[in-house]
Amino acid sequence: SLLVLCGRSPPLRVSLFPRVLLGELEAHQDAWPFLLPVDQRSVPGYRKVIRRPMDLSTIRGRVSSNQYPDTEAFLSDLALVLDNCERFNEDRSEIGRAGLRLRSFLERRWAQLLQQS
Ligand SMILES: CO[C@H](O)CCc1ccc(O)cc1
Repeated sequence: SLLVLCGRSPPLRVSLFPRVLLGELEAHQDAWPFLLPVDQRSVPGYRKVIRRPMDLSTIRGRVSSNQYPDTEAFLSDLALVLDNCERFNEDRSEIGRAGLRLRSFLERRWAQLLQQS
């Protein structure tokens, strides 16, 4: 139908932006607290306080198996990682500061990628 003809999937390079961004986040020096799921048995209170745990390896698995229906769902999981961090950690703690720096990088880098679209 005409609607199908009007529907536009993003150009290939734009659809690769999440993979580009995720790769850079995984390699970032401030990513170390977020690379793997928090071990909830070894962190008192985590399971009770953080209702929706998320981490970069889980996001990588979802990207690799095309589980994100759109870019917004991908960005929402990234935001969840950093929102959980701010909720559980003092801003001035090692992990709290790493989370704030990684969020700053993420926001600046994503804006840069969008300028290339
Ligand atoms: C992304 O890291 C989580 O916020 C857990 C932070 C944490 C883990 C163990 C501790 O002793 C303190 C904080």
